[in-house]
Amino acid sequence: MTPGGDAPAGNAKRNAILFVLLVALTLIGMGCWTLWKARVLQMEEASTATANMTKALSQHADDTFRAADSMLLGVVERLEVDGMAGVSLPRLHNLLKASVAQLSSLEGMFVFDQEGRTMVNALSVRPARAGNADREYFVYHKANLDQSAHVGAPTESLTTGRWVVPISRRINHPDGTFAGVVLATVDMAYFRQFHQSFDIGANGTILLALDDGTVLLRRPFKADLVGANVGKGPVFTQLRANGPGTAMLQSVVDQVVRVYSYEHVRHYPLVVATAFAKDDIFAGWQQEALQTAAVILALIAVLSGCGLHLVRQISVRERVEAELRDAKYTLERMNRSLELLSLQDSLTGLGNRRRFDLALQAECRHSMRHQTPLALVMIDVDHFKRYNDLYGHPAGDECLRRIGAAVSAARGRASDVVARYGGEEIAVLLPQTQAAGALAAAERVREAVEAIAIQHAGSPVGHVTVSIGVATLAQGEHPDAPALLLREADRALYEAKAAGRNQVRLAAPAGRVDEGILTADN
Ligand SMILES: Nc1nc2c(ncn2[C@@H]2O[C@H](COP(=O)(O)OP(=O)(O)OP(=O)(O)O)[C@@H](O)[C@H]2O)c(=O)[nH]1
Repeated sequence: MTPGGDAPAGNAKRNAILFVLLVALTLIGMGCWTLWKARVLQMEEASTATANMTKALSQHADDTFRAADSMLLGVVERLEVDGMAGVSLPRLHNLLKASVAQLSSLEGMFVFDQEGRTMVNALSVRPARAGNADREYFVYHKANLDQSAHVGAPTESLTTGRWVVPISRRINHPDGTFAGVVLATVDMAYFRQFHQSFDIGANGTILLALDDGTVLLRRPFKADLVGANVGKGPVFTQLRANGPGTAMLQSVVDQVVRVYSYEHVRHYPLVVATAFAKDDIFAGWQQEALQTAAVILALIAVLSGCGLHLVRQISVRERVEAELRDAKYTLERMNRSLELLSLQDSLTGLGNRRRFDLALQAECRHSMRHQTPLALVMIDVDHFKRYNDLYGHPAGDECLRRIGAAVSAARGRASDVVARYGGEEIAVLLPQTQAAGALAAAERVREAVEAIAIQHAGSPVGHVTVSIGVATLAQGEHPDAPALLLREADRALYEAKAAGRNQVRLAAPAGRVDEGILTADN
């Protein structure tokens, strides 16, 4: 694992995925919202259209029955004023005939006396039966003093065989007793034709019924539905509970769900309901929804493709960056190793001459800039030529290795630099160290070498010893401090050799005239 995180690349990938998801969700959200708005609008339009249609049909039914009723009123008024006996039947017949001819909605008009016998018949055909005393409207008027119009259940006309709805009024004698009934039959074909002119879609419906739910006419027309009662259906339930209105309901007749508008006809006990089927209303919307969904899916597919491409690009970039980081790390490690190798002595493992030179330059600069002490200890193996001659060069190498280890172990501070200066010479650079400290360190080194007691038959003392020269840098500026320090340490080392070896000598601080001497014995 290489240093340096993968976090930025990982974040970029996650952000790209999040971005694609966000845009996709936004597209879906906008699509749903648009479709929902379109659906609500469609529903509102259908509700408005069905409500308007219901109003128009209700007004039409009201006008139609009102026209028939006004004819009835005229006849009643004439019969009640002139009296049933005094009226001219031919004139009345002509009047009724003219009325039926004038109103295309009327099938016929009739006057019945108090026994139910036909007094006047506006139709040219004779009625199939003579008496009408058992008919519902006759029974109703005979029993009720109420002089308002009465609308009855639809019947198949006995005279014409057509579906008609009877509207009738009671005729009174001057004393208020029952004198008979005047009847107009409204032709349902007239309504059927009118209803046919409205566009209600493939599955819409139009209903004209009595207040109690008795069907007068329904589109689509079904003969067996005429006269049936749908009063327990949802339209009448809603109408009874909440009055006129618009609602989505399921038909009791054909189970189709529709948007119904329903209301009472203003002056007569009739109800009009019109409806558009839900499937018809939303057919266009469903088409639009499918198209919108297809477009959104296509957009999401394109977006996902782009997102995938982006994520792949990020992955590639991430991999390349990781490889580059690996390569950089490996390179840096190799450089560090090379640097270490280039500064290390291969025989002893101590710093090499280059390491020493670099450290000497740096420490001299630091010492002069900060006016801090600096000491150099130069160590040279005594009679080493003889050692090589006596034990061989490989043994000499091993001896140098052991001495290097001993010097390194005797080092007082981590900041002290121990390096093989060359041949059998080892140098120790002691930053921040005065002469006394340097002398003590040098003495520790000398004792450490003696302590490992490498046998040396060519030495006067019988084992390997070292001579050490110590020099310190005087305070102040020195144009060539490293050379000066080296020269002084060498001089002190030469003096240690000259004085009999296995001892430490201190040169006067480099750059000063006086110097001190320290031997192994003091
Ligand atoms: N085995 C071995 N010998 C080395 C190495 N470097 C230097 N020498 C030998 O160390 C010896 C140093 O000899 P000299 O300079 O005459 O000094 P010395 O014999 O130690 O005598 P004094 O320094 O006067 O005590 C030489 O024979 C070098 O060949 C090394 O890396 N390995």
